[in-house]
Amino acid sequence: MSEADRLFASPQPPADFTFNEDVVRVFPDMIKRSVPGYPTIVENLGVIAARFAQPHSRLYDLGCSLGAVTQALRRHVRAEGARVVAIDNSTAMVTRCREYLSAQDSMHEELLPVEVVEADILEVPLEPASVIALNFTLQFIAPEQRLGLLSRLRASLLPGGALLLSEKIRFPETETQALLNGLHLDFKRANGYSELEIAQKRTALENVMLTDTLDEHRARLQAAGFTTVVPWFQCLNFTSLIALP
Ligand SMILES: C[S@@+](CC[C@H](N)C(=O)[O-])C[C@H]1O[C@@H](n2cnc3c(N)ncnc32)[C@H](O)[C@@H]1O
Ligand SMILES: O=C(O)C(=O)C[C@]1(C(=O)O)C=C[C@@H](O)C=C1
Repeated sequence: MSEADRLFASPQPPADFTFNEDVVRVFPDMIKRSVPGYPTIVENLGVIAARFAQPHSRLYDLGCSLGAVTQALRRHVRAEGARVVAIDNSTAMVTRCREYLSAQDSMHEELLPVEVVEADILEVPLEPASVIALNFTLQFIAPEQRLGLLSRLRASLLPGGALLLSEKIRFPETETQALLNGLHLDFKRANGYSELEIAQKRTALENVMLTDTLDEHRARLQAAGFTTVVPWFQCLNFTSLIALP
């Protein structure tokens, strides 16, 4: 079972956030208390994917962490011969993800088969896929690599497939940005995080999690060859998009 997130509760020297074993131990609690709407997004990615999943195709969960999206795909998608490929480059995440998924395997029958791969999504070769999920992963990719990655994802999507992209976003208008950022901090406070925890996590994320505006996402997705971008969810400064080839 996952522990409560107290990672940033005591004063510590500044260091960049990484998805290491300490984070893995508390990750389900951390992400639920940090990302407004996370449980709704994850469950509905399964529901949305069911509409795009094609028989005998792959469904990718890129930056899968502990496999929350993979589990939702397996709860909702019933496409004959389809399989899920979950990829992450954190050894600690991949190890725990495999444990969670084998527990799910032992409780349910007839789930889509899943393969968990430890790899860098910027380098791993991608096979044709009907669904590709990037749930809060693109924001951790260096900005100059994002268009190249999305172009590769577009090239590997089958006709009729979909990219499901969730991200923290920022807003071009100063007042809107201040309001929604403030409300996000209120969300964290309401979930029991102290001012010290909030401040230290923010410093840790500063260099590694760089957010874009919705317009920047749209423009980049178009440049990567997606024709249609449909925002289906927003809670405060967190959004989820369906991008179609
Ligand atoms: C915020 S978490 C994703 C949460 C997860 N998708 C979920 O819904 O619970 C970001 C994940 O992306 C992974 N990641 C970041 N850069 C990556 C890369 N270049 N290749 C593979 N995984 C990457 C991290 O290790 C981390 O597990
Ligand atoms: O924006 C923040 O303050 C966050 O904590 C966000 C966020 C994310 O969106 O991935 C950052 C790191 C953790 O993985 C959990 C949540």
